[in-house]
Amino acid sequence: MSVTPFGDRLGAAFDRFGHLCVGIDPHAWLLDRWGLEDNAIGAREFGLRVIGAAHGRAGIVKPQVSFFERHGSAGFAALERVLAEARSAGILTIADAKRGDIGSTMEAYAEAWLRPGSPLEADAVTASPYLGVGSLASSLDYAAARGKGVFVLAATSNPEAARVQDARVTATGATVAGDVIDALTGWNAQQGGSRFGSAGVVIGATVALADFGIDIGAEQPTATLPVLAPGFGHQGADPRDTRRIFGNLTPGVIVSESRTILEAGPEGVADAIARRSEEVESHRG
Ligand SMILES: O=C(O)c1cc(=O)[nH]c(=O)n1[C@@H]1O[C@H](COP(=O)(O)O)[C@@H](O)[C@H]1O
Repeated sequence: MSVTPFGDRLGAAFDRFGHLCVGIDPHAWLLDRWGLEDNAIGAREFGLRVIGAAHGRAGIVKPQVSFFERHGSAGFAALERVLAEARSAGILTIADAKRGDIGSTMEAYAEAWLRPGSPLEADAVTASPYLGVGSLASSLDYAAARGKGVFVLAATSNPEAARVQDARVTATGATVAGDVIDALTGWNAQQGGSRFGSAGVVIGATVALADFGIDIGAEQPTATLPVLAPGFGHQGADPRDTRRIFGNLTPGVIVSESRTILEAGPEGVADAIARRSEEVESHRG
């Protein structure tokens, strides 16, 4: 049976709803602000209401797994419900699980998050390359065969990251971040065909890409690299600067925001999503 590549589904979501991704991060203080208990039921209700608000306004959501995991097995059941709700609303889900391990274990993680019919099935998952980008090959292949995506951490938004991510790879002289970007660009090129690749990278919007030796003016390959870009809002970046920050990577950028949208509360969240999406689209250039 042929599957629609994740890159094609991402492109369709961009065309229909724009590039905003709504983070689903049920922090304890946000649950309190939403009048919900800090437990698995609270996290589930929170997630379901965010999906309801995103429906028709945004095409992508990113549940942060940790905020469900902290409630144990009931928290995972809550996340399963939220993922299923997003799927039936036709909203793409990126499970922000940041998994990273040896290849054989990575395949099991891919099965958990990307297997059609898995209780935790999402459309894409975040992965960490610090056991070597090559250790993710099995999950990239697993994802591609099922029309799913993987976003690999390249240059993350947190200030502590640079010490690791701007280090130079002995074999090539590229920075670690640049090496990850090159690896994923190459992997997409090998798959061929689509407007957007099915494998992407995570680049924080707070990052000065030139410091990582990344040329944002470089011509992009045919299959544009999807870039999951957190760091907007609370972490300081402004969606109006997307083109300046990402340059030629901009067509593949997913503008991800959690707290600045979620703090609008249950009554204000739908408007906050609509406003942010409009702002993102009018400034992408
Ligand atoms: O992979 C991520 O989404 C991620 C990568 C990164 O470099 N920085 C980063 O903040 N994130 C996630 O993006 C979200 C940011 O949340 P806000 O700062 O509230 O918008 C959190 O869920 C983080 O775990």
